[in-house]
Amino acid sequence: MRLSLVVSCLGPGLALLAAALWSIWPVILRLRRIPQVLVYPENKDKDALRIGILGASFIARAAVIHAADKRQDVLVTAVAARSESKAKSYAQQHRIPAFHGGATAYRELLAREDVDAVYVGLPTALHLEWTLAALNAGKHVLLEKPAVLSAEEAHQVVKTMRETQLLVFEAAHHRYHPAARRFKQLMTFGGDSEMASASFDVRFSMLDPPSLLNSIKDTLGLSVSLSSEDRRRERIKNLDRWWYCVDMLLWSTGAYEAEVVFAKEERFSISATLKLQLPNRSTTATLSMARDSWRDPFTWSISAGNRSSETSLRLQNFGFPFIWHRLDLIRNGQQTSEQLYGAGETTFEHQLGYFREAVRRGSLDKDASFLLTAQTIDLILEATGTGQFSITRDLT
Ligand SMILES: NC(=O)C1=CN([C@@H]2O[C@H](COP(=O)(O)OP(=O)(O)OC[C@H]3O[C@@H](n4cnc5c(N)ncnc54)[C@H](OP(=O)(O)O)[C@@H]3O)[C@@H](O)[C@H]2O)C=CC1
Ligand SMILES: O=C1OC[C@@H](O)[C@H](O)[C@H]1O
Repeated sequence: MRLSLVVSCLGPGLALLAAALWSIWPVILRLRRIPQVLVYPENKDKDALRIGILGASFIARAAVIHAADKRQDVLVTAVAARSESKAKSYAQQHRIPAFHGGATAYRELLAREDVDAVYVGLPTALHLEWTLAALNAGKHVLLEKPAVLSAEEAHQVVKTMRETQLLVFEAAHHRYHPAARRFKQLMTFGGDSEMASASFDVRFSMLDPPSLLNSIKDTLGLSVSLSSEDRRRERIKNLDRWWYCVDMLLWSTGAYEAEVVFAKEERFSISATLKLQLPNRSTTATLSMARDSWRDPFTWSISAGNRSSETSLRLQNFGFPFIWHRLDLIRNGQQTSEQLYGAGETTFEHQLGYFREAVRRGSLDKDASFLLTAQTIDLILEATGTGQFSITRDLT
């Protein structure tokens, strides 16, 4: 009896294991191809951009430290953390020459002369305070996404950028990968004729256990009560997910205006429809995230389609394309696929190169696109009742 139980479990178990290996194998292969060639500090350019890091965070490793290690023209000179021991061990571990720890550490880092630019990879609620402090201390800023919590905060950042003539560069890392750039380029192929009236679909869904639990309770008719702290966290989480959808859409279509015509929240999954004003056209896009769905555990895609000319374009995994991505183009019924890994560089490595270049050029306005993104997300959050104003309304 026991043996038959083991045998009957073994088959499905092995099948599951094989399926898991099958799906992670391409990811392992790809990660192995990310080159690890380091440029030692003594070999960096004399005028390399000197970056100071606020917060000994996990994300700073990928976004700045490992990316700078591979570049000739960027150098990490200092790190600051709220605890002395953490600052010290982080600096030692990553060969960062200077560190500051304790309550005044962030301010001390901003006062350093060997820091040209600051990386703000703090929780989003602290971005405004430390970005303004960095600008006022005379530093350019590489600011983690989402740059700000609201359009109101975005306005304050833009105002201080203009006053100080310093750059704030939102870390929209996906934009700088060749796959995203190719998507944007293909959007304009054939002039305006084919993609002029395309409509868009952008999705970022990720299985989210707390949301899933709440949605199960909701389905069972059990009341789901969220404390005000839960709601605050939920709003930041939603903001984060919307940010990827909205940013990719606005950037890749070159939109300079976005009107939210409809947004609704269905239990814990959310969708929104945007009407975009583009340079030569007006189009609509549907954005969605399904955080509580087993059927759609992970999707990070943008699609553009024109039914009348049977043309469509789709980029899968635009968020972390260096791990895996796929760009499909269907034209006159014919499908072609592209994968653009280059030498395997991460989105963060590409981004750091663009940041370096933006500082060199002193380009300010072009990179303040976070204002439109923040305004658009505000509208969606407001319409779904998760924004500042706790009302649910259909904006049609
Ligand atoms: N581009 C990407 O792929 C990703 C980007 N992000 C973005 O990075 C930013 C940081 O994200 P997240 O992972 O949530 O941040 P963490 O919780 O990891 O915090 C980052 C750092 O902030 C510092 N910090 C300062 N004050 C506080 C505080 N009151 N509470 C907590 N930490 C504090 C801490 O540094 P210390 O104690 O050393 O001073 C900490 O290491 C967000 O804007 C997020 O959206 C996040 C993940 C991935
Ligand atoms: O930037 C991010 O990328 C990965 C996601 O898991 C995370 O929510 C987000 O902050």
